[in-house]
Amino acid sequence: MTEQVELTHPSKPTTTHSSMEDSILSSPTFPISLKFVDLTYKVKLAPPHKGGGVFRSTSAASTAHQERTILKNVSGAASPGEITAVLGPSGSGKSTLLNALVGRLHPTPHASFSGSITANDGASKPSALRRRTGFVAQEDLLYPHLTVRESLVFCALLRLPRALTRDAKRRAAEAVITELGLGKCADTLIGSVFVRGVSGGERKRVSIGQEMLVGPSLLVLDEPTSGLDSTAAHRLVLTMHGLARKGMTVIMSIHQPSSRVYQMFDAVILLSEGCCMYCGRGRDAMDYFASVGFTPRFPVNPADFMLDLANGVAQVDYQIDADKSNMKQSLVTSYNKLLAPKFMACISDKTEVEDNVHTGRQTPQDQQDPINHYSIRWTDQFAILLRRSLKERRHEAFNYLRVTQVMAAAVLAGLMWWRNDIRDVRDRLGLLFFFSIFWGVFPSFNAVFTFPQERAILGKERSSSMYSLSSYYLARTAGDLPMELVLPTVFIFITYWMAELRSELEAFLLTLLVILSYVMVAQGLGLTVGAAMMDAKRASTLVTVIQLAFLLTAGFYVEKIPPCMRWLKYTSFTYYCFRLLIGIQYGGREGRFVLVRFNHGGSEEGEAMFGEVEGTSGVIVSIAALAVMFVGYRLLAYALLRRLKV
Ligand SMILES: Nc1ncnc2c1ncn2[C@@H]1O[C@H](COP(=O)(O)OP(=O)(O)OP(=O)(O)O)[C@@H](O)[C@H]1O
Repeated sequence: MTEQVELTHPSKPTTTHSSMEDSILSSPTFPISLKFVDLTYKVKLAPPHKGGGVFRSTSAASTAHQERTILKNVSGAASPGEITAVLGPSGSGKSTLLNALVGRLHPTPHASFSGSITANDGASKPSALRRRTGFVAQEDLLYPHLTVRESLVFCALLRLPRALTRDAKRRAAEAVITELGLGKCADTLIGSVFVRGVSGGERKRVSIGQEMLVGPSLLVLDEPTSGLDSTAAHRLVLTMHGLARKGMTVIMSIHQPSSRVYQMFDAVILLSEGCCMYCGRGRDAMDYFASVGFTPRFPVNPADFMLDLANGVAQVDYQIDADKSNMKQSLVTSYNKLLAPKFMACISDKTEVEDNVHTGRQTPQDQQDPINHYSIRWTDQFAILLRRSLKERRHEAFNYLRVTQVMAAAVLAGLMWWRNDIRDVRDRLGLLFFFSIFWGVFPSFNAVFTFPQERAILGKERSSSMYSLSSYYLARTAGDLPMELVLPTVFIFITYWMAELRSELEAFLLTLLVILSYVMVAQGLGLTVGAAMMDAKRASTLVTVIQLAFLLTAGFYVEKIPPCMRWLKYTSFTYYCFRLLIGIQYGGREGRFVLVRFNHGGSEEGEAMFGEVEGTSGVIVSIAALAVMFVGYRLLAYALLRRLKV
């Protein structure tokens, strides 16, 4: 799809924004020179299945050891004011290298990571680097129901320093919209597979804009041009080129740059199966490959030529004076013998020169703005995240399908239990139990998807130190409440009066209160299971099993529960809710009389249950149990989220 955009040339100063926003989009105050030496990343592979391995290893040796080397002694450097491009075929380790550079690669029991990464010759702490690094991942992680403008404004409100006013932050977002040529689609939804939204290129620019907002010193982009046509790709790299020329250090991986895009790369790193084949100035690459015996007979796009070499493909129009049978190995050996030592010597020399320019010492602004702190106060984080959550979920909250589902259930139940007589105890208990089933299952199922769906975005935003987990958690769960509470209120209102349950206002309000509290407890269960599994499918399966156990032990279906299973009912919030609802209907004099008659000759279990309901202590126990579960589930969900590495 052709990108219909008008990009202002990035290096051309915009006249519309104030000096504050201008400074956000102009030269970084803290230039970063990055060096990385001998980065090696190895992963242990799961043993292959009998009858055919799942993983194919790149070498026989690594198969034997069930270990795969993804990066092998990769070294390089990236300087302010330049674009460093990481080239290589698919699977050559580009994304892994970029993840390593932004500190997202950690040693684990299944993976080892070694080598050194230093910023400004070691003068900048990793934490300082993190705050000044913008990382645009290959996959765009954005909220689909927010517009382009909302996505950037919320990001600005959360990420820009508290010293800026809200208006200044909004203007900064507008400046980014202008800079990235997003004006025409500023009020269009981001969209997703299920929601129509902006184009892939526009979405990518929103992701880049979110990073540009904070004026990072180091901007790392993983395949920013994938899925774009060559014109759009060229425009995007041109924008990056402009940012680099303002003093930013830009590193990007790219699959297949056109020759005019290649011209904009100051430095190039070529990877093949995790090994470096070239590292140096972009314009010197062809001369280097000629010097080691690889020359094209006709002028070609240097990037195409290098990708052919990295793939080990010798085209007929290439003149090859080296060992053709093992091109890749020969190129890696040449790099290690010729280029790597020169490059290592060069980066240490360059550092001494550069250090005179960028000392790497912390600036006064740095010291005022400690890196580990969030940009804004907790209360502001909460308020902004709550607003964002409500906006993001507005479509879902009043999704007509959901509303129809609830209304249909309410009317159907109202008709089924139309003008139910208080003396039809079995029927009335059936209706109360139906309330408990419906309002137990519905919210817990909706809540199960919350955290698994947001895990990736949460990870991205938290790793950019945008907000604390507690503010996100409270805002996210509070954002669900309107939908979670409005629908049951309407439901109860319809069904209660159609079924003619106890007509005192107090009884109605108490029923509503019990159901709303119960909904929040059930929502807590869904959140907890979702946070524990972080996988929507597995979490919804587990919630089904738990809900089934809770419903079966709530006392409606089975009265004589075997003693060994009886404990289960005390863990069931459905049991407590059901008891409270019965208490409201049959708690008064008349109700007790009806119940006693109903239970005359009834089972021991049934007597015991209704006996408990009638007493004040039973009510208190039920309320206390629901309160404990409400707090307990939410604390547990929070603790489970904390254990995630974000
Ligand atoms: N944790 C892991 N376990 C097993 N294999 C891995 C792991 N991480 C990466 N790989 C493998 O390492 C190789 C390099 O992956 P990487 O994503 O860095 O490649 P890439 O060059 O970015 O590819 P593309 O251009 O297709 O995105 C791939 O073959 C990938 O499957």
